[in-house]
Amino acid sequence: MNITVFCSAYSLDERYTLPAADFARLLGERGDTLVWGGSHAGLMGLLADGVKEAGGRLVGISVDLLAHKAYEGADELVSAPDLATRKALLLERADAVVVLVGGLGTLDEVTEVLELKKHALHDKPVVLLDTDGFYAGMRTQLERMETEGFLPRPLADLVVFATTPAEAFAALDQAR
Ligand SMILES: CC(C)=CCNc1ncnc2c1ncn2[C@@H]1O[C@H](COP(=O)(O)O)[C@@H](O)[C@H]1O
Repeated sequence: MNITVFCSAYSLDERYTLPAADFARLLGERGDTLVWGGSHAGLMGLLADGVKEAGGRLVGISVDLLAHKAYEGADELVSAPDLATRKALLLERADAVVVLVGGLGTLDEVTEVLELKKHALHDKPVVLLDTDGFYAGMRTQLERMETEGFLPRPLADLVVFATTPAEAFAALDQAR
């Protein structure tokens, strides 16, 4: 299974890196392929290292302006000419999308994937791995959108929240 993962490009506290490393190990052990932003920076690099170490495949979708941050040792590395093309490729190459903790880049990516799903332009499972309650605020916001009529379909059809890596994979397997 090709799993596109969005996550922070920064080095973070252990309460985020340990579950991310756990997620990477499980992904690799399952024999899945990690599709990601192709960077060696921060959590993105840690994730790629963990997947590789556990025997998974790596497909990096980088972007020309960040070529100097590209991960060495991916099985496949593509460089998109711009960020919009990169986002399209990250989704195109996915059987499913998992979102780990991240900043504005991650938020931009997940929002686009959910907006496209809202319009039925794809129907790929999207799982938000809510490590240490990081996405509690986003969940509250999305639930308010659902309750007050801002969404055309149930929130649960758009995104599933998981609290542990094992739960995230269980959600993906159930959605297949
Ligand atoms: C200086 C530095 C840390 C460089 C980061 N270099 C990067 N290389 C590849 N993809 C990236 C990079 N920064 C952001 N992204 C994209 O945006 C997301 C991370 O942004 P953020 O840290 O959440 O906001 C990732 O999922 C990735 O697809």
